[in-house]
Amino acid sequence: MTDHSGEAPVVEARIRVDRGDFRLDVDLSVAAGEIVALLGPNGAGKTTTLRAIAGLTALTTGVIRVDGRDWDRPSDRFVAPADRSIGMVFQDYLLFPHMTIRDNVAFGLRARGVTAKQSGKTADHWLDVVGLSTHAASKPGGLSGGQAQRAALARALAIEPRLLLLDEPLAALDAGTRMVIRGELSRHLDRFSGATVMVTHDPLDAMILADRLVVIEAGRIVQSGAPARIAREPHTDYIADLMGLNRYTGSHMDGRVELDGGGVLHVDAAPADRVTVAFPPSATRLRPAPHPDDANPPNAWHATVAGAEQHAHTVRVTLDGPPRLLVDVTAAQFAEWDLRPGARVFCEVAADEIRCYTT
Ligand SMILES: Nc1ncnc2c1ncn2[C@@H]1O[C@H](COP(=O)(O)OP(=O)(O)OP(=O)(O)O)[C@@H](O)[C@H]1O
Repeated sequence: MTDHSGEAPVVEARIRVDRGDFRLDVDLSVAAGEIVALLGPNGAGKTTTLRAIAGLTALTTGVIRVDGRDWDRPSDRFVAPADRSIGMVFQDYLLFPHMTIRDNVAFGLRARGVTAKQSGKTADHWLDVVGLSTHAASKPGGLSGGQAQRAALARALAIEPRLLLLDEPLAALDAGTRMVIRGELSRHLDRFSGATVMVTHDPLDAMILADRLVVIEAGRIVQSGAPARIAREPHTDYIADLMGLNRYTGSHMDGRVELDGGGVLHVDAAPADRVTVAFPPSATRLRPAPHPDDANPPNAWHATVAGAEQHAHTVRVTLDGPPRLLVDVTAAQFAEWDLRPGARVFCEVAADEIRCYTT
C-alpha cells in the first residue's frame, strides 16, 4: 500500500451523469501507480463511474482528463472508447469465445494496428507473465474461472494502458481460487505503472488491493482515504456494516457521549461536541450478570439477545438496544450461556477500543 498523494494525477475527473432520477456526482483523481477501489451498495453509481471513464457512458456535465488531455468535456470534446488508453477487466471477463486465448490477449494490439507478428509476441509475453503460456491455443470455454481471470488481465495489460479499470474482477471466483488470484492480481497491480480504478463489493479485496478507498452512496462520495482509516472510522452505517463495526452518532460532554438512538458511552477523549463512536464486536465482553464487586461499571448495561449468526470462527450476537450492539463470542460461550434470542445478558465495552471521531 503506497501513499501517492504528492504525485501528479493521471486521471482528474469531475463526473456528473444524470440517468432518470439517478444523479452521479463524483470527483476522482488517481495518480500514476495508484490503485483506487470504489466501494458502495447496489445502485450507488460505481459501475457508472467506471463506464464514464471508459467512454461507455457520456458525461452530462463535468470533465474527464487523463495526462492533461480531455477525454470527455460535454459539448466540446469526446474521445471514443477505442481511442482511450484503457485496459478493462469485467466480472465475467468478456473473452471472445471463438478466439484462442493468445488471440484474445493480442486483440487490443491488433485493433490498434500492431502487426500480427508483434502482437502475437507481446501476447506470449503477457501469457507468460500471468502463467498461462500452456493455454495459449485453448479457447476460453476450456479455462477455469481463475484462468479466465488471468487471461482477461493479460488482455487488459497487453496494450500497456495508462489506466486499468477493473469491475468486480474477483467476484466470479470461488473462495479458494479468489484468494490465490487476489494475491496474483495484487502483484501485477503493484508492477503496473499507470492508474488503476477498481469496483468491488468486497472490503477484503479493497483492503488488500487498493491504496485508497472511495466509498460511493446514492451517487456521491461519502468517504475516501486509506483503507485502514476507513476501516477504523467509518462515516456511514453502510461502511460500518461493511467493516463489521458498531457505529453510533451522539453528543459529547465531559467524557460522556449521549447516543442519538439512546444509550450512553464513556470515552477517554472527544474531538468535538458532535461525534461518531465506533468499536469492533470483539470489544464487548458478555457475562451472565455484573461482577458482584462492580456495582456500576462504565460502558456496561443489561441487554437482550436479538439474534445470532455464525461469523468465521465466532458467533456474532446482536443485542437489542439502546444501543443496539454486535458482539462476538465463541461457540462454546454461546452454548454455555444459552444465548438464544430473548436471553438476558450483561455486556461491557472496553473503553480503550472505542474510537471517537468527527466526520
Ligand atoms: N441502463 C440504465 N438506464 C437507466 N438507469 C440506469 C441504467 N443503469 C444504471 N442506472 C441507474 O444508475 C444507478 C447506478 O447504477 P450503477 O450500475 O452505476 O451502480 P453500482 O454502484 O455499480 O451498482 P451495483 O453494485 O449493483 O453494480 C442505478 O441506481 C440505476 O438507477
